[in-house]
Amino acid sequence: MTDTTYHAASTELPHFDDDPFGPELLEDPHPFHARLRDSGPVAYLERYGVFALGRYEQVRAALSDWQSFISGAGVGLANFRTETPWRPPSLLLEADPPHHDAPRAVLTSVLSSRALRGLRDQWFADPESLVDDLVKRGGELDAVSELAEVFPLRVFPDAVGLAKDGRENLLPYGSHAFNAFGPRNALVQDGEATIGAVAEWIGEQCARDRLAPGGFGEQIWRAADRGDITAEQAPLIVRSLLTAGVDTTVNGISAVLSALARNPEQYELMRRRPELIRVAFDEAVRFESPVQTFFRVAEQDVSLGGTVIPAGSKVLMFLGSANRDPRRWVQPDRFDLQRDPSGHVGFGMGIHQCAGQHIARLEAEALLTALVRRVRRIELTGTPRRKHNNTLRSWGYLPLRLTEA
Ligand code: HEM
Ligand SMILES: O=C(O)c1ccc(-c2ccccn2)cc1
Repeated sequence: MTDTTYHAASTELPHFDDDPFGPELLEDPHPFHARLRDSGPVAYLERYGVFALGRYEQVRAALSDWQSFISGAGVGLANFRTETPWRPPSLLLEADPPHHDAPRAVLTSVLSSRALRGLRDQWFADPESLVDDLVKRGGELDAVSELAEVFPLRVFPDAVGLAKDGRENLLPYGSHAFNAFGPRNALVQDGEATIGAVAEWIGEQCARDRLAPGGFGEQIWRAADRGDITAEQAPLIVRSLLTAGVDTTVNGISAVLSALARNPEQYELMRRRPELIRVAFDEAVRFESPVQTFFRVAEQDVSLGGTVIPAGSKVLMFLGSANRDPRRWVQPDRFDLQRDPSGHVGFGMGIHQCAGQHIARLEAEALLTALVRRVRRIELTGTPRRKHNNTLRSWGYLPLRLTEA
């Protein structure tokens, strides 16, 4: 049973000709997610010739079974077995064990919650002045350009040990990298026009002599000195931080600010019970799923949800759909700080689960702590606008008013 066309033609498998990377679904994926989930555990997307998983159970199963659902052929639509990647593959994201093991162990150690303890005081102090200034200025702001895109870029590049110049390349690079996991549509083509110089700058920053002593980047190079990884691997592992470490947290922070502004009673609850701050971020990652989708390849014929997925097939996992699956979550479309969001797949699951999740949580906790101390109410003052990306769920504009406590 290895003929993909057999399955594509087979009647029992639900087929969709929707485009999950088109403007309609990028604007509002939820109706499609519901149709996908209700069609069954596995479906087929004709437009791209890939299998699709919309339910929590199958997404979690595929993420946990790295032997059957591999990353080494790419986690975007492009299959590295037949297509040349736009950049050298990630040694973590686009690698399987055993090659994945050493780079992962190094990043897990460098980004561990213990390693981040030294950053806590500094990262908690930084947003206080930022929030103070915004509140004193009257509290009206675009929370994307004046908060979500500002705070991560004030603390994370310094923690990596990046030079001061050129940091404006980080967001465009990440946006393009996440677009590039999708089809080569207008979003990707628009990025290709300028990505060359940006990618060159990113590559240059991964050299040892560019990285400040003590930062995450130089710590990765020290792992090469110890022989935990090779000197050839070190710059690519630093590149992982620059690729995945900025746009994701920007959108995670936008997501939690948007959710709190739309649910003022949840913000008040969080102010009364600051221990809910950490729940708030994970509930926002579940609710909004800043990372919406990515792929795996079936290493061999694999049975899932009653369907046999033929070896070599690309499988598209809809994290955003799984995180709102009513089969797993009570009232999934509610942003609810009194639920336990653990088990959400917003950071993935299994051996590739987000290596930077503690960074993301610390950034969000620092910002939300500064807000609850200084701001009594957060409210929407206009119509937010989305920013479309093939993989990331982003706000382009989020008009808010912060009322001084
Ligand atoms: C809200 C913020 C974030 C979200 C939602 C997020 C989401 C994810 C997801 C879903 C994966 C799994 C990909 C897969 O299974 O193929 C992942 C992997 C990864 N993330 Fe994050 N991420 C975030 C922040 C970060 C940060 C801040 C960093 C770095 C400092 C980072 C670095 C990585 C790396 C290196 C991987 C690959 C891990 C591996 O393949 O072993 N991420 N992330
Ligand atoms: O190692 C890298 O360069 C890298 C690591 C992780 C990602 C990623 C992809 C999909 C979802 C979340 N993160 C991208 C790049």
